[in-house]
Amino acid sequence: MSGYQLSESKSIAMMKLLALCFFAISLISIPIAEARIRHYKWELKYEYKSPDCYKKLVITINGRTPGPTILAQQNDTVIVEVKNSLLTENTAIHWHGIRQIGTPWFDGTEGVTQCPILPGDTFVYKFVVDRPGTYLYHAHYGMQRESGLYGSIRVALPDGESEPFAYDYDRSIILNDWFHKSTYEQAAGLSSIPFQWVGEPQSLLIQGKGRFDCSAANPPMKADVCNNTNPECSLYSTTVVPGKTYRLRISSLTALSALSFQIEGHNMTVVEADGHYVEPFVVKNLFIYSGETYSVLVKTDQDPSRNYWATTNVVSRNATTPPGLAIFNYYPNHPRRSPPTIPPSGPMWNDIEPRFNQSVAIKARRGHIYPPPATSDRVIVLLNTQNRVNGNVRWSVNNVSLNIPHTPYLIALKENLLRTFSQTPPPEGYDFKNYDIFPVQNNTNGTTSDAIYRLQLNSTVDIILQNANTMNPNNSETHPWHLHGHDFWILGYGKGKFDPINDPKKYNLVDPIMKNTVPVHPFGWTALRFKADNPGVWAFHCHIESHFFLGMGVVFEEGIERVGKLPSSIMGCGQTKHLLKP
Ligand SMILES: O=C1O[C@H]([C@@H](O)CO)C(O)=C1O
Repeated sequence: MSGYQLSESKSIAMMKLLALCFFAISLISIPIAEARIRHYKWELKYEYKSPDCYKKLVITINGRTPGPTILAQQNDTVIVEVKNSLLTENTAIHWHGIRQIGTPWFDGTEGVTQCPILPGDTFVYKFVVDRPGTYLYHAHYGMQRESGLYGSIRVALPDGESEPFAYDYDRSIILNDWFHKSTYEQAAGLSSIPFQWVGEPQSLLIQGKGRFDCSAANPPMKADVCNNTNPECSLYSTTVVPGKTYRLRISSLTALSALSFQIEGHNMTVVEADGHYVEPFVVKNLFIYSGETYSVLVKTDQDPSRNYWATTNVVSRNATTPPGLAIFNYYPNHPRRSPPTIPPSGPMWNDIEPRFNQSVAIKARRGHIYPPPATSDRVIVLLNTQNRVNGNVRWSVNNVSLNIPHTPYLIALKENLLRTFSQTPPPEGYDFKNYDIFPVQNNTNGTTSDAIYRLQLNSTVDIILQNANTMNPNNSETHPWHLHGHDFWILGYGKGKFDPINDPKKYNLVDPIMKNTVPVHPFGWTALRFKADNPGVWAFHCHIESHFFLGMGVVFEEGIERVGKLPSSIMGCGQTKHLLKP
């Protein structure tokens, strides 16, 4: 008998011991963290739908917009097979808030991390959801998101772990604005001379439902185009049981609008922002910007004999858009029964103060604080402006408007196709001494570039977003900036021009919240810090569809040499064609 073989009696004894161990473990029922695979098969199509009673072509996922909610647990692997059946349009899907650690090629950002998915093709995304929280997915190809290609991702804690707050029920609600013109018509207008602005949205949607008043349309619309009795556009209604606590995961994927959300007669306690626990605070109106997600706790403690309005209102722009309406339905009232009141009006659109105050109020929750590094290795100041470039209206940072090249950066950098984009680094700041952020500039002209910022792997980077006047007098807009591949600490917000000597002294280094999307308020600044610790190439851009389309973004590269072998599925466009072996 060799020394490696066990005698029969010994092996039986071992088996008995093993069985006993398993039995003991099952008795004490320690949860064994088991990461699962969540497999989704999606087909994207253009279909006629009437989300706000007006019939138009929208992009559906398996027949629906918003698409299905991805439900997963921390550390699960999500696999989404996307079949592009859009007939004549490319696509790509971004997993908003998922950092794609180790899989930068599945970030879904066309032109940055992948080639577009061609009509008729199926693309398989595969990534790990490594943190619990509320996230989103949406198209990241041109301005396609606003055609309706979006949905929620909800990542639960592993079995046996619990949140630092209690609730009875959990709901996801996506807020949106809605335009009747097609995405394509809008994009063509924005690229035209003279400039054709998209204007204000025709309606606001709550979980994919809204209400455009067909009778007010001028010229009048026929009933097969716009019909307010169409059941497809009956308002979203969410049924609640009196005396309970609801966790509402409120997120915004508006194309343009900043929103205020409220539930008539109910306070909301903010407990999560972009997947991070917030030191709880109470609001009546929740201000929310495109790309942000929040969890709020709502107690159903009001008169249970009636329903209540849930409303959204546009803030920060002087919009003509009517409020978004939904019904907060107290069981057992009928879910479609209109509340007996007129919907509450929203805050003043141009009152920056409460919005600024909410931003400042969001801090990391005690016991869940990840303090930032005390200092940074590099400070990049990004001046946000509207410019004219060769007769086109564009948005720029430091007077440079981003043009995304046809060869995605990730592939170009990894495969040494460096001639596909400019190697002249973009500016680290703007003419601080001479640039006045308050008036319209005498010379608003800017330039375009496809250059990117290359960051030292594992370095700490500060970003100062500096807002300014647009090309219209006395006008500065709110821009929600979204960073791919990372979360950042929000070190501070300020009014006016950022002072590089004194303002950093006021940074919150104690309990800053981490987020992936943050507003820069009109004529203000926002200071962020992040660690460039995720090898890949990552977009950082204004989440307003038309602004990013018009160049309002930058791209960061870090640790490209640490990126693993790229899957060939992301290739096939621009100079990557020759990389595909027959
Ligand atoms: O990019 C934009 O253009 C318009 C306006 O500035 C020009 O009509 C607007 O409100 C934007 O946000």
